[in-house]
Amino acid sequence: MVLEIRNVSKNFGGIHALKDVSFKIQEGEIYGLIGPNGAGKTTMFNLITNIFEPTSGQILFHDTNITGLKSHKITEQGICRTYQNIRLFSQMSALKNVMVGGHCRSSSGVFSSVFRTKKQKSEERGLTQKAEELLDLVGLLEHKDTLAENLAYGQQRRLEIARALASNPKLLLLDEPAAGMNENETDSLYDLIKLIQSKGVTVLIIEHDMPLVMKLCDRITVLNFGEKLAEGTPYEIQNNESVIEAYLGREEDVEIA
Ligand SMILES: Nc1ncnc2c1ncn2[C@@H]1O[C@H](COP(=O)(O)OP(=O)(O)OP(=O)(O)O)[C@@H](O)[C@H]1O
Repeated sequence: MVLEIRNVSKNFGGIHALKDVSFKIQEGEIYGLIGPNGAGKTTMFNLITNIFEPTSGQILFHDTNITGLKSHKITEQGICRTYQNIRLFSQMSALKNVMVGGHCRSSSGVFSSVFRTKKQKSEERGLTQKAEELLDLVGLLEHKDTLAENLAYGQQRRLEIARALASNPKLLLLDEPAAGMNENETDSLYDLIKLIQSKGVTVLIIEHDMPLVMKLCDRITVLNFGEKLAEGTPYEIQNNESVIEAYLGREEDVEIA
């Protein structure tokens, strides 16, 4: 098991953002986390990466309890994420943005960063090469010197993914990666996530684009008002009465079938 969410709850004052939620993600899966606005999806990501600690429950990564572990330790263990709102360094090139993502895994200490030792220089070369490979993977190598702010929206979202991959995650958390994308961009995002899966990375994705979710995911958990409403394959989810009601009940313009 890559990730196990065990009876996790999170309260913010009087708000029960998550109530006793459990699910397990197997190695190599693309796992979807869906639900209406405010259902608790991003809160779940924030608990997995320990931006907040759960009020109760446990989070296990490869059978080890990581609940409450510092965020950078969680990254070191192999969990990386992207954010709902793009968080790039807008004035840095695409290449530098990816290299920043790789720095948390570099081993040089304080002295080498002051004096730029041989070790650091060779590490820097390694990081550049790795960043170029990742830009190639996400289809942005030709834009490596472009400032992040000058990239098209879909390209910025792909750059975020490359940056998250720079720390060699075993589990990649994607928070609404298709938000704001046009159909072509969404199609190539699908190909990219499949490619990432084929490289052995397990993916947990929050997404509102239902056709994409249903095509992409191996299994899905549906959250509603902080509770787990259903879990299953895309086919099972699309045919689940409570899921259909939860979406239609809020009169959202979401087609799940
Ligand atoms: N830091 C916080 N402080 C107080 N309340 C919060 C905080 N973060 C989330 N919440 C509340 O928790 C609930 C779940 O929010 P969350 O952002 O996890 O939902 P979501 O499913 O990701 O929604 P969306 O699809 O709109 O992004 C909401 O009621 C939200 O207002």
